[in-house]
Amino acid sequence: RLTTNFYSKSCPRFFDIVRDTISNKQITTPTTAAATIRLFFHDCFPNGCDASILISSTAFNTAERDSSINLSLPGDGFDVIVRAKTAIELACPNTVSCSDIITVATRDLLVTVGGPYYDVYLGRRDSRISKSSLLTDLLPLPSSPISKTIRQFESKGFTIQEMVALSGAHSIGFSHCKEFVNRVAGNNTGYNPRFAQALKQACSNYPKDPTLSVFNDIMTPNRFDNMYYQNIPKGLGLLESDHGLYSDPRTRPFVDLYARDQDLFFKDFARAMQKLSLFGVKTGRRGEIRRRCDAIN
Ligand code: HEM
Ligand SMILES: [Ca+2]
Repeated sequence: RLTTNFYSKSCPRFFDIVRDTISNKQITTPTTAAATIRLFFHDCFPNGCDASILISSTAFNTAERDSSINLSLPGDGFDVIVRAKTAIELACPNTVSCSDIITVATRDLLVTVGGPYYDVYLGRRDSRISKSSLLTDLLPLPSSPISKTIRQFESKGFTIQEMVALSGAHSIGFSHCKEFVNRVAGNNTGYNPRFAQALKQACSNYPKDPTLSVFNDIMTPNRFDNMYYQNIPKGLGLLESDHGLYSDPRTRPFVDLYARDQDLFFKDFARAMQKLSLFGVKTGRRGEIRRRCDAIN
């Protein structure tokens, strides 16, 4: 059973240490918040919040972080967790799991970019396995039909409304050209024509420069707000999966709802993030307190 005060005796400075670490990192590297929120999603959604995403590959094992869908996860998300872990191990050795650190760091970084606060439950333990081969088809792709993405969320107990709310994380951060550039051409793509033109322009050199990327939310790229939902009906969503939320009658009403009501979006996003943070959690002997976040003990 997870509790909000899990470390209050064993590591009383836990919350302070995470908060200090993430603020320092976010000030020097403002891409950290989006990087970490995506890292959290990619850790939790396939097989539970157990820090399996942080494990490095070895000669004998290709870990989750080296599967193709995770190669674009920015190093700054990993780095902020390693920094927090290092500071926490000095204060309270062998006590705090890496999965609890990701959970709290994600919540705190969300707040620093203007997003909602929610209580986090603690006491997760870290996985002892991380295998790229077990990830196949468990994370959504921008090119997936929306019905498939809905099925992926429903199979993990998330409603369509929760899926639309969680997609609001694309209010911040960026996407590499290869994730959308082939979709902006042609008719009936959902893109505003001038936006499509600008995207083609911005990505014109991407085969030579694969690092080229574009903000997910062109209006308020660094601020967590409901602009993502206001963009989509105007054809200003970046990924095909963002537009997809508006072309399906099951998801469209929630896009309109959140575009009108930021308070409701914040409330639903906070609740869905808390639910995601509890998904597939391991406790007791099903997990361990890793000494280093990138390796099994
Ligand atoms: C619903 C299906 C989803 C699809 C198809 C999808 C796909 C993607 C893709 C392709 C990128 C660009 C990655 C890159 O080029 O570096 C991205 C970025 C991002 N995604 Fe999603 N995503 C989905 C849902 C989510 C959810 C539920 C969250 C979190 C709750 C999330 C958080 C993020 C964030 C924060 C970024 C920006 C990362 C950065 O700036 O480093 N996404 N997503
Ligand atoms: Ca925004």
